[in-house]
Amino acid sequence: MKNLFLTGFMGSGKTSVGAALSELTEVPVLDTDQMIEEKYDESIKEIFRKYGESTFRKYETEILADFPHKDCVISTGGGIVGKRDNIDSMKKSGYIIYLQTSFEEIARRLKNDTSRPLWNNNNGETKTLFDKRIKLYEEYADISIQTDYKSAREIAIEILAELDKQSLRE
Ligand SMILES: Nc1ncnc2c1ncn2[C@@H]1O[C@H](COP(=O)(O)OP(=O)(O)O)[C@@H](O)[C@H]1O
Ligand SMILES: O=C(O)C1=C[C@@H](OP(=O)(O)O)[C@@H](O)[C@H](O)C1
Ligand SMILES: [Mg+2]
Repeated sequence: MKNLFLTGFMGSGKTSVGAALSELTEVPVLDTDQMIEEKYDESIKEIFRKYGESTFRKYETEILADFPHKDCVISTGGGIVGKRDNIDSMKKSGYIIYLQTSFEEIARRLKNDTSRPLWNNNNGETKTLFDKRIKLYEEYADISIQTDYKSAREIAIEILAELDKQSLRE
């Protein structure tokens, strides 16, 4: 099986669905945010605060470049689609799966979240970022799955069914 890269806005469930997919298939799961935190031994929040977003984006691109892992599910960060190099790296070793989630559902899920520097429930800028990003997720996705009102496990099962339907799980 090729790698499966999960994309979507913050709170669309990439980390949760990655874990559910791994549980169902016994394929290893990686998370680019966790890989960065382990490599630099700092939280995403700290990296943003100390070195700024551009340094974090550099780390993300480095993690994906010449991606050494095969046969994995990879949960990415919501901003991964912002650079063409990241898309090219992902397409080279796998398929891109877009977890489509409404802004209202995301706002419910992240109501009390303080771990995401770019998430702010009461800030119109976050909605503007959402509107800009969804065009990119749609453009680059090999598969899109609607996630509102479904559990992570249900979404994972739907992804596997769609991969089978398109004969992408060889
Ligand atoms: N399908 C879902 N239904 C309800 N809540 C969810 C679902 N998927 C994730 N969540 C919750 O939303 C929050 C963000 O999920 P997470 O998997 O970290 O998303 P992402 O990695 O895309 O930012 C977490 O609190 C998680 O428990
Ligand atoms: O959308 C973004 O720009 C970001 C999303 C986060 O990951 P999740 O999408 O897993 O929340 C994390 O990479 C960082 O806070 C930036
Ligand atoms: Mg995540």
